[in-house]
Amino acid sequence: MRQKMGKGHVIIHLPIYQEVLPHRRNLEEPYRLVILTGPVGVGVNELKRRLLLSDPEHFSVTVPYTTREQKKQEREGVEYHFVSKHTFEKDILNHKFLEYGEHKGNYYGTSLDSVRRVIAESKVCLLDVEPHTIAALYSSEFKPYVVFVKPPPIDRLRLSRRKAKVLASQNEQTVTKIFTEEDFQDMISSAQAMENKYGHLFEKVVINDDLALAFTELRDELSKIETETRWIPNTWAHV
Ligand SMILES: Nc1ncnc2c1ncn2[C@@H]1O[C@H](COP(=O)(O)OP(=O)(O)OP(=O)(O)O)[C@@H](O)[C@H]1O
Repeated sequence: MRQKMGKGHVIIHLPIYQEVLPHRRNLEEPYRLVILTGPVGVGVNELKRRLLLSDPEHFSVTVPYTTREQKKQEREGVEYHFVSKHTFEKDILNHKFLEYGEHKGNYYGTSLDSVRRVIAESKVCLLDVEPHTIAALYSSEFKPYVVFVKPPPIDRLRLSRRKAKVLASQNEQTVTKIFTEEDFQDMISSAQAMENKYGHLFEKVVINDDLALAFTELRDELSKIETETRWIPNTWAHV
């Protein structure tokens, strides 16, 4: 599950109306950054995990930084970059993090550089951030393609998540979240608030009702944006 993160960047306000230009990616151009966002528990991680599994050579994710102790089986730069508290706090002050947070006395954070590293490997970087972080990435360097993962209406939400719980209980290895009625209501009201405030930045809305269908829709759309002409803000045309 995602944890609540602090904000690593200064506040940038984006205009609601912008002039746009058609854009098609040249073969030598880096892939657009794919931002996945949505209310807590809607399924952002699940969709990201499925995309990664579907084509690990093509999709990748950033390696987070942490101050927690490295476990025996973990390798530096694979699961995490392990840094001291002093270094982490210095990096916060230097605005190195897009998002950071504290969990059980340790810091965790995603740096802007780690996004750049994935893109430099000629892979599609899948980044899961809160909507207020989009502004820090809204530039010609990243040309973010922002996907909002939205919950379906509450009756469908109850049904789809209940079905997942039953399926998971037949497979001991799957860890499935047990949602309460309050979780569903929070998810829907939070999605509404996000759409009201940031809807103008969402280029694609995927309703996560049936997981397999939501995944296929997202995968097909991500494949299309690599070759098709899309509208981008005209400010992104100039580097
Ligand atoms: N369409 C769906 N149908 C049934 N279960 C789903 C669906 N989408 C996600 N889930 C399940 O819901 C739970 C929460 O999903 P996930 O962890 O991906 O959410 P998230 O948006 O990343 O939330 P968090 O921010 O809390 O991590 C998981 O157990 C996942 O398998």
